[in-house]
Amino acid sequence: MPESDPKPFTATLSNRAVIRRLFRLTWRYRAGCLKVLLIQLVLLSMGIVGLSFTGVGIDYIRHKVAGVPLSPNPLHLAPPEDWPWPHVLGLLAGLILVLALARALLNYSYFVSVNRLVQQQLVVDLRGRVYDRLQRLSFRFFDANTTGSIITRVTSDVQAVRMFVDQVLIQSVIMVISLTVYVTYMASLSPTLTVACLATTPLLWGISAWFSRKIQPAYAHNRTLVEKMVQRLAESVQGIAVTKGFGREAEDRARFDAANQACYDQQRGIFWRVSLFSPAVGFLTRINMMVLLGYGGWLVIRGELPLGAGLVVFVGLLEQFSGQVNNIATIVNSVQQSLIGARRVFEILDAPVEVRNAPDAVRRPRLTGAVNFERVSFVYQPLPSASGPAAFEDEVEPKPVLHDITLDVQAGQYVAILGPTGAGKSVLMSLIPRFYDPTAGRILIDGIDVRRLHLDDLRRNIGIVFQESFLFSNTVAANIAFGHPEATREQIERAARIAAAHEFITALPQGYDTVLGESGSSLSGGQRQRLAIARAVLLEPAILLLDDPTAAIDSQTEHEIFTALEQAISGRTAFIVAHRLSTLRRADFIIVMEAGRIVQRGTHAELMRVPGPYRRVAQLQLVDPAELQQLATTEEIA
Ligand SMILES: Nc1ncnc2c1ncn2[C@@H]1O[C@H](COP(=O)(O)OP(=O)(O)OP(=O)(O)O)[C@@H](O)[C@H]1O
Repeated sequence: MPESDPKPFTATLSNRAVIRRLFRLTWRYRAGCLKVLLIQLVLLSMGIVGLSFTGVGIDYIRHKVAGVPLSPNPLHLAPPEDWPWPHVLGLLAGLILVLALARALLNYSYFVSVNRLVQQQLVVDLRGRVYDRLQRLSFRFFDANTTGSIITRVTSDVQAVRMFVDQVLIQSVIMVISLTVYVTYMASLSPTLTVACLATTPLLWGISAWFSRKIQPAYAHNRTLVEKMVQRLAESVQGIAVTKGFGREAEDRARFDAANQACYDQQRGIFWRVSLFSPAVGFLTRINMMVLLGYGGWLVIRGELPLGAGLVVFVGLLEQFSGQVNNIATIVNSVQQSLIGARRVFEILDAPVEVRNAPDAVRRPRLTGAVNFERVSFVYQPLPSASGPAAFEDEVEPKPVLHDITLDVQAGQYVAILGPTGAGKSVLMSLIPRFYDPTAGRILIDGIDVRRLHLDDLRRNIGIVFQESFLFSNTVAANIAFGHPEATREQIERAARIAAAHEFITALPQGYDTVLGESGSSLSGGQRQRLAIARAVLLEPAILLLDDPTAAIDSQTEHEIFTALEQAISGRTAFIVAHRLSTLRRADFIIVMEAGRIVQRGTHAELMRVPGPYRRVAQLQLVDPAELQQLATTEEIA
């Protein structure tokens, strides 16, 4: 059986689990990581060699000026005694310059390599995976998560994962290698001085670990606030017409400002904490310098440490060491941000694909379109949203929206569905293409449970026109061919003619190649619906689902659309949610729904003969005096 049980969205991952996943993810890019680490290693060695040259130079000058004997250094660099001093100093200066140039080039190569690794490979791959997952997630996921939350996950949270790779992992490895090399080199110069200088380091580690734990909740809260702000923005862009129409720009602006301000205030709190932490770490590392000058100077004066290759090199190494330790503050900050972001990305990657193919899915490229509902019930079982219970938070027990529906529709029949708002008409239709799976009972097409049919075959055999159709910012032709991208221009035109769209399309500036504005904004509601009908018809589907396709358009356009629909429907099984008598009358049979149940079924003539909701609705629309008279007589008899 396919997986259709409602499952929790996904268990919240522990920090340890997120880190494990991040390591696994980084492992995929190990070649790139290794390359940048090697570059850093070479840079590190060059830095140490350059520093040693400086130290040797200073000792050489001291040797020439004050006759202090040259002492050995860990790299065994010793200028030949018989060389004239300008040659020695010139050579040392030249070598330092060459090393500096080589380091500049390598640094450039490091930045290019890191950028290629994270921005061009990791971010693009990961975004692709998240997007791919989103495409396969069920409607329940989208019911439970706001647009803002989804957008921030695909954009900034993916960047947070990148941050883990380049600003945490690579930086940490570089830090550990550098610190080891610096400490080893310092210890080879003077073990006691090394111990004295680094005495404060464990304290620094402790403070960093404590800070890291303290700051994490603030970053988590920050993601939620940013998500809310993006959601506000998305809503206000989508609802701009309503906002302007009702003159509510000021209130809308105020709502956005409040969300924006909340982000700002919270970010400022984080900023202050981080800004205090970094200098505090910096100050503690300066204590090392105090010790170095006091104790190290004393060692030089006592002749136990050379000035250049000893103390000066030590100063340089300690500077580098402190720089790396200071880096801890940045790494700690990045760790927290990246863990929060990564958790949110993994939540999407882990979200169960509830509506999926059964392992033994039946392939039926062409269905005939007989549809049977067998005791179907449906309850919206909300998923907890990934960022907390955004929707349905007040709802204790979800109510069933369809109760025990049994319905047999033969291939080619035209079924009209009538019912008040919220009766469950859309839900009933959405179960056929498996936008949701029934909570109880089953739906069969051509005698096969839809959960056993291959999803590609099922959905290719179903054409859908919603109350308001979504068009993409693409050409008219591409919008019509959305479900069948290989369609020829002839096929597209034929579908457009059936949908009565050909005429207005050819009147557009570039005809079928006219690029539509966002969501088809450059077209009227009626034109958009006709393109949607053409899109559905192009699939040559066995089943057509028309969910009140004229709900959002005027009666003249509605008339044109129904003429188009008549052609589209012929020869197919069609379910249409309709309120107009002219449409209902043409149906092979009509079902009337109320509160998730079918309360009446029959042809127009049959339903007109009995008192009930159908006849009440019909009466309101009847204009034919003869029919009204006939109805009155039936009422009297009843
Ligand atoms: N995503 C959802 N989550 C939870 N409940 C929902 C969701 N969508 C619809 N419902 C509920 O399911 C019930 C049936 O909704 P449905 O959209 O099928 O009604 P309808 O008959 O098509 O109404 P209309 O004519 O207004 O489109 C309603 O009570 C509605 O509140």
